[in-house]
Amino acid sequence: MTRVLLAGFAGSMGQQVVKLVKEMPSFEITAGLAHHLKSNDPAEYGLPAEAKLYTSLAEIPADAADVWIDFTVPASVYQNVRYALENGYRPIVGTTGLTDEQESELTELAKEKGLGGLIAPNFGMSAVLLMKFAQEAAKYFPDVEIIEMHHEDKKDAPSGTALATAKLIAEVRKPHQTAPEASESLPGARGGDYQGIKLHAVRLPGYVAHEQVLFGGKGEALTIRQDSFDRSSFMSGVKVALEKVQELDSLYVGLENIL
Ligand SMILES: NC(=O)C1=CN([C@@H]2O[C@H](COP(=O)(O)OP(=O)(O)OC[C@H]3O[C@@H](n4cnc5c(N)ncnc54)[C@H](O)[C@@H]3O)[C@@H](O)[C@H]2O)C=CC1
Ligand SMILES: O=C(O)C1=N[C@H](C(=O)O)C[C@H](O)C1
Repeated sequence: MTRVLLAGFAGSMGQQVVKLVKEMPSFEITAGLAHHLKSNDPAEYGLPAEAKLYTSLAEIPADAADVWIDFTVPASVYQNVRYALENGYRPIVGTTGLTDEQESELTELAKEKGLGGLIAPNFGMSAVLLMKFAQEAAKYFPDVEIIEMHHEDKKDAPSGTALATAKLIAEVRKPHQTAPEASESLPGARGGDYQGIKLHAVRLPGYVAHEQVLFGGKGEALTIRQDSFDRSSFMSGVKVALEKVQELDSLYVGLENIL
């Protein structure tokens, strides 16, 4: 039996993970970490009655679980994953907001501790494929902008997926600026900028998680779009990560690298 500690168990993604793990006979949630608790009864959150609930890292005893799943908030993810690795947990991280430097530090720490794990900006197959196709297209269409659309409760912008898409595109593109002369009469109108790639973040009720990558060429355009209409779309990726995490030899970044 693989024991799972779920950080962020009461959140939208945490609750999806609770349902997923219940359907996986070789896995059990033995511990949960939350910012604060509305109830001390694990059953209120769909967790097994024996699961232990914690509200701070300092309360968690050694060996509370084997795997640490994190769907919390950008402000806490680095500290959480550092703690997980220092205490022997294999991390599966969906929380966005880790900087490149933080990811490198965590990768180094995982190496030191001999632990494998995964950090994935998006566990959905449509997003993984969108990123792959966008990287391929960017070899032929250097002019590209990204529009991501999310629910109104999303805390960070741009989304982790949009930033990961921009990084993948930047890897294959020569340094390039689209419309460098364009000025803004309203600051921010052209969006954020990652190495010359403009990123636009839409936040609206009714949306879940969506991304469009727009490529423009002479007299033509290519648009690649993915939609997560429901958060269950992320669970196929979390399931693969759970099934593979014990055999991973290092901390991988990107679901595509363990498929
Ligand atoms: N990688 C992926 O495929 C996906 C990633 N995400 C990311 O996952 C994160 C969580 O998303 P949601 O579940 O929608 O957010 P949410 O706001 O519904 O849930 C976050 C939960 O974390 C808890 N929390 C806050 N600080 C905490 C701390 N220090 N320790 C433990 N728990 C803490 C909150 O109380 C809340 O229950 C976000 O960063 C989001 O961008 C979301 C969807 C898919
Ligand atoms: O906050 C969300 O909802 C999502 N966050 C991730 C991101 O920032 O890319 C993944 C997905 O877009 C949903």
